[in-house]
Amino acid sequence: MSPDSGNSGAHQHGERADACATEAPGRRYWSVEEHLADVLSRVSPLPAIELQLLDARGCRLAEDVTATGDLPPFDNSSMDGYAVRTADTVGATEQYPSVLSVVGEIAAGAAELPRLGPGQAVRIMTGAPVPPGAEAVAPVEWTDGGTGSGRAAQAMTAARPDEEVRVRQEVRDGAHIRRRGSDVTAGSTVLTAGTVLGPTQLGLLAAIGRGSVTVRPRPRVVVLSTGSELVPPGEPVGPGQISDSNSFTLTAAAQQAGAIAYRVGGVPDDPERLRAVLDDQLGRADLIVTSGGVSVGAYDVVKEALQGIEGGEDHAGVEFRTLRMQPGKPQGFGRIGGVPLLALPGNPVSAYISFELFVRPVIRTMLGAPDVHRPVVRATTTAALRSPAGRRQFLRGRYLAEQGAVEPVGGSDSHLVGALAKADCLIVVPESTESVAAGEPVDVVLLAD
Ligand SMILES: Nc1nc2c(c(=O)[nH]1)N[C@H]1C(S)=C(S)[C@@H](COP(=O)(O)OP(=O)(O)OC[C@H]3O[C@@H](n4cnc5c(N)ncnc54)[C@H](O)[C@@H]3O)O[C@H]1N2
Ligand code: MOO
Repeated sequence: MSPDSGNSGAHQHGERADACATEAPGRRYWSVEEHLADVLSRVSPLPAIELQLLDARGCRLAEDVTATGDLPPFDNSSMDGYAVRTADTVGATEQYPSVLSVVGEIAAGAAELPRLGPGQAVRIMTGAPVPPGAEAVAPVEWTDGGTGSGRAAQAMTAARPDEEVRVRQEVRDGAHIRRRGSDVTAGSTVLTAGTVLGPTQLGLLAAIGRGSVTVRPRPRVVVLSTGSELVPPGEPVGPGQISDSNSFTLTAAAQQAGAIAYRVGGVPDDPERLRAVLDDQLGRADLIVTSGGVSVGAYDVVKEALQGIEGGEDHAGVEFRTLRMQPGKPQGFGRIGGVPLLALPGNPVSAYISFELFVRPVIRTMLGAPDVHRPVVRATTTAALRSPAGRRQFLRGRYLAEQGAVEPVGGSDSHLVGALAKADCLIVVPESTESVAAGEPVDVVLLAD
């Protein structure tokens, strides 16, 4: 059977006429690649902006970051104990400890430091600067704890004139001292452009004294669902009504892709209302995603509201297309007020798959991410598959990594949200293939993060 034989795929299904399998003569049909390439050719990474550290979490650095100072910024103690001169502890044992006079105490944060002379020790806290003259720190466990009772203070406290400490073992040069610059040296590049900022990178930036940083911001994505039948989940569902699920799926998916997503509730099938809502939302959007209203019905509101409107200087309006894929056949793409807009079909599985294939790569591109696409692996299907001729089908599945296999979940219909929620991958059946036998290899798009 020819891959372009149109209706023949629907006959193979045998159960019902498949509107998705009919091709109108003279109409342009787009492949998945053509649509994706067109969409991606018209979006770019967002301009870099400066953000406060915590606002930059998860963003990608747009600059190489150089340390202006050393880390640690000064030699400091890694133990609570006594700063000493090594010569004073030579030969010290449990039985014959070195007896040193304690001339002061240094807590973390102390600015004024006593100078250590021969036979002297300074009580020192973890993180406190090592005083001049000291060569090492004897942890308090290596001593008798000293005869003084000075408590930690912000500055050096005067030791009692008769205060002593017994050090019970030799202390080697540099012991328990964290050297200035041993972690990060002044002038070195600590993070390079492109690094994703997680907790430890943000901590490093704070440690070197950076309060803000230049990053690619998260795109702000406005998600709208359309349909007069929609009610918000939790509210009573009247005759013919359904709970709006797409706006939740798509908002969560946008967040998962790295965006700041705003869910705008269901907009009824009224083009004027939709245009007004879009006008309102444009100011806070880097990208607009709608669901529903892109087919050929009498109330296809997105199409009605957006077809033919001016889209700003760079592109005129939104174009509605038919793709050779199932689900996800009808798609809209363009710009309004300079903001890219993807209009996804309303069927919940179609909307989600369209998001994964087209919207997620847009968000990842705006983020400047190198991994724009979901990974694709080969796996053998555990069950036979059927697909309409001339359409690339995306069936839902569970990937069995250890067996290198994939198990179909639910059927091919685009309303099956129960099965969708059990799936973690998409099984791809190419346009030229109408059936795949169990045990044969297929491409699998992995959806799990
Ligand atoms: N005569 C034809 N009819 C249809 C065709 C076609 O080629 N010829 N294509 C079908 C395909 S394929 C798709 S996909 C849908 C796309 O339709 P729309 O984008 O216009 O979507 P709606 O009609 O608004 O809704 C379709 C379906 O999905 C439900 N829906 C919509 N929004 C939500 C939401 N936010 N949450 C949950 N469910 C939603 C809606 O109630 C409908 O059942 O058109 C086919 N028809
Ligand atoms: O192509 Mo539609 O998107 O199957 O449901």
